[in-house]
Amino acid sequence: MNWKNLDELKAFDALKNTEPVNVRDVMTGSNGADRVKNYSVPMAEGMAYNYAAKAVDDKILDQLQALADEAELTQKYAALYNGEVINTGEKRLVLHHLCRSQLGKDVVVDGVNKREFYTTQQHRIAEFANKVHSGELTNEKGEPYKIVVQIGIGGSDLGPRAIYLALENWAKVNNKLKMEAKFISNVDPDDASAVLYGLDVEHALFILVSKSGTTLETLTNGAFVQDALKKAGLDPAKHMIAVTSETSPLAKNEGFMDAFYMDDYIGGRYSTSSAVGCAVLSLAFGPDVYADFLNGAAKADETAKDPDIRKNAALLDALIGVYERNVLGYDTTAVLPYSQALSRFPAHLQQLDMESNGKSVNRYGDPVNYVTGPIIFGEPGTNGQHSFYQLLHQGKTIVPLQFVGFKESQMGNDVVIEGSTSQKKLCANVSAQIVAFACGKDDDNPNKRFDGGRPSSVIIGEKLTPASLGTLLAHFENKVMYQGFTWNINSFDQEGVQLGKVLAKRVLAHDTDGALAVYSDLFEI
Ligand SMILES: O=P(O)(O)OC[C@H]1O[C@](O)(CO)[C@@H](O)[C@@H]1O
Repeated sequence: MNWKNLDELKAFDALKNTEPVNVRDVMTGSNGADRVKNYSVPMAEGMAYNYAAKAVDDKILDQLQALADEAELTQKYAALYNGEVINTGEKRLVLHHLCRSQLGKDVVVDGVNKREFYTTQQHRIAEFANKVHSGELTNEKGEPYKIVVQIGIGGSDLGPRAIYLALENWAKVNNKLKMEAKFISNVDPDDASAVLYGLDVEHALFILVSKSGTTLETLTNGAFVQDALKKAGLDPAKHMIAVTSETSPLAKNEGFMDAFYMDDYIGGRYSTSSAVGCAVLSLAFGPDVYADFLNGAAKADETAKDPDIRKNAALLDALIGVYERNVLGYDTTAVLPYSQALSRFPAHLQQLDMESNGKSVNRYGDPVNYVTGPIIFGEPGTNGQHSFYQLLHQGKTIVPLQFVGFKESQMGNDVVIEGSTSQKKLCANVSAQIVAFACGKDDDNPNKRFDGGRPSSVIIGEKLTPASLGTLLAHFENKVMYQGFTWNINSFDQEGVQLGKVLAKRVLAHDTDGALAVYSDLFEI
């Protein structure tokens, strides 16, 4: 396999020297209508990735295909799920795909078949959740647990929280909500206090989630909750379970009713498919719903194997992103789900993308001479329209946009006002925004002029369900992976978050000097 930097690839040179496409020109008129019909890749679960409003044409697509082939991107994906050491920084395998699929060979490490290991944990969690739901497992008084609270941060919070919120209302109307879930992540005492305030702790089950078992915020919040349980006269061990790695200090610890495991081959931001997401989501919705979610993800993993970029949405999305970043020079991407249920999905993608691809050295530790991961931000539409879209439409910075929208609402409750339902209004806004960004509008008054030429893609689905959500999550995971491969960086470590943690510990130990000492004084630490 060739692991070359992007600027060593011939196809990248060719791409840089190709006439760019003016989105406004190609999207205006009948040509635009044809593009919307033709520039679409089917995704799993009846979804589609439409890239008509991106700055690409058939010639650029051919060159992106040449880039994918020369960089051996799908071969690298196969190497990843077949158990090669892809995380070069930490010398680890990268196995989150094995949590949800039958891809590739069996990967055996130190005599452990990893697929079996992850599946066993899923079965253990399913059994545990079923016992909680049936009332076989109860609190000290023999009463059922009614609410589940996840304590974790970063990848041990964002993905599971985003997925829970995305399915909470779907579960309510489909009679699938077994237990309401809440989340504590920030070491700010107001976060834990707000969740605990008025909480029926007697009937609460807390999941302490930390792969390392050493994260300051999570251990602090765990102790905060244990303290609250003791003050309520309850035995913390009857109210807490752990999700961690088998080697962590939280494993085999008497302070917990039970413990479920993931391992070092599952990166935090990729851990929603592991025990990290499995526990809270199976308790909240039941193991069957979680299995549907994993199946949706597995289908996306399967389509991500296709070497043809016109059939592989994750690969194409990744390559268009690289083209925008390294040839067109755009440094940001906005994720704009037109679905209130996806309110925390952009926050999850922020970690997924920026923690994975915010790197300056290649997978061997040598500096790269080109830009890598973009800045990611986003908010659900239409709320974003009334907030930051002004800059997106008329600002001096061009921000590529990634829309997501569904034809049907999740809850099915709607009303016709002035001839249309709210869902139709929502979808009308996505269509309108894509065209407004692409085609713009001339006006004699410069203040009212829209230049257009602002690229976007849209993922369109029928309805946000557990399976389509799984597909969506895996799409972005695979996109980020493919971009990392193209940039020849290691998307699976995160050394950049360490320095701040080390300095914070020094502040707390009063081991400071220089600016750190003065800042500590300002906060009276
Ligand atoms: O699960 P843990 O080990 O507590 O780590 C939490 C998070 O901290 C990070 O290491 C970043 O600080 C993330 O990558 C990870 O998801």
